[in-house]
Amino acid sequence: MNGPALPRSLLKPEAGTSPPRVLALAVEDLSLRYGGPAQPPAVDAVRFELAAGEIGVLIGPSGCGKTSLLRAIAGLEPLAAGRIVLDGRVIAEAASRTQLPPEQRRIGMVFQDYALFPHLTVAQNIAFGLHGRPRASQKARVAELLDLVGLGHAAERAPHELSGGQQQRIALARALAPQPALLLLDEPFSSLDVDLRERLAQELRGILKQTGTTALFVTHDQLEAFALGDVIGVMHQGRLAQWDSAYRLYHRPATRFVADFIGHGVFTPARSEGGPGQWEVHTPLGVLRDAAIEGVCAGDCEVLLRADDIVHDDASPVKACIERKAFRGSEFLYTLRLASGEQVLAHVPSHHDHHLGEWIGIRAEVDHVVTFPREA
Ligand SMILES: Nc1ncnc2c1ncn2[C@@H]1O[C@H](COP(=O)(O)OP(=O)(O)OP(=O)(O)O)[C@@H](O)[C@H]1O
Repeated sequence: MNGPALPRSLLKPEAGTSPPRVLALAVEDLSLRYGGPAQPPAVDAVRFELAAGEIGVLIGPSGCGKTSLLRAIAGLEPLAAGRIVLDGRVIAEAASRTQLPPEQRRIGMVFQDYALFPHLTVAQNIAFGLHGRPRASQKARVAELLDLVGLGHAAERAPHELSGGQQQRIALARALAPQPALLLLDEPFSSLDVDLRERLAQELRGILKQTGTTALFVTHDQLEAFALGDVIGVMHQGRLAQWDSAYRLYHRPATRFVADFIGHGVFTPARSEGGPGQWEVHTPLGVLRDAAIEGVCAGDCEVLLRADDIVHDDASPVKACIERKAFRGSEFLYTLRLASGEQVLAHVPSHHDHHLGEWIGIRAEVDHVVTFPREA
């Protein structure tokens, strides 16, 4: 299922005093195939939009089509169907065989391997996309970008004299120098260690917001996606399963795949009764209610129970046996088995250090009730 389409030329202003959000990128029913028509498409009827200055992130399991989609937007792969519009200009359209070459799209790219020119200095690398500008203007822009990425002192150094994180900052500065209409980033931090990745993701968001850059970022790391994205697309087998905020992906997943891919949780047999505004979902942990429940699955169904929906409570009449436990610093992730046989997960503060096989009291505290059809 694709995410909701936003209005064509002008996106709705957010509540409050923020200015109107102008549409920058529209990807319309884009499909891409590597083999003949008998082959399944690598990207299948994907549709989403990005407002100017917005950061979109694509996540999904290996082989779901993230890189292929990015390459199609960059102009490195032809479209089998659909259209791409950037700043009001059609840059690719299957029906009319329009395919603007990459260098005419005003799109910057940052890849996993920094792809810096080894024989050029840092400053020359950043100036690479500024050919044709007067020298003084080039120099000023390079200095501005070096400052932006915090590497003003490294202008005359060779790329190999810099650390991985510093090289990736230079690659970012080089891509931003010509002020692209859109910046595409394909797993730019995946070869760096975890601590550095987290820091760079925060830095990157700051830089993109400071420069008002519209960006689309590919990662398989959920935390990186949540830290960076204004809006996140979950891809599955070439399709965009949901295009939404991190909050809604977690609390209102549109499909079972998204529910399973984002966060920890289980699907438990349940039964929905009632009607609009008064649904009651009967579960082995009691009755769940949520006035804002969306797309409820009436009758026999399965309900999503996240690990943070289950609260350890000694006073609760519902007991569960601890089958597994994983220490996560401030909390344990307990895998629990109810007497009725269902398995649930629970995040429990780590000072509640119970033994495997022990029965503990639990209750469900579910703010967002999400149901799916019961699987055979
Ligand atoms: N050049 C190619 N020729 C043929 N098939 C390809 C080519 N590139 C990718 N594919 C196939 O297209 C599908 C999508 O691949 P893609 O690289 O876009 O996925 P991805 O989500 O970026 O994966 P990963 O996270 O592993 O990089 C996969 O089935 C892949 O095998």
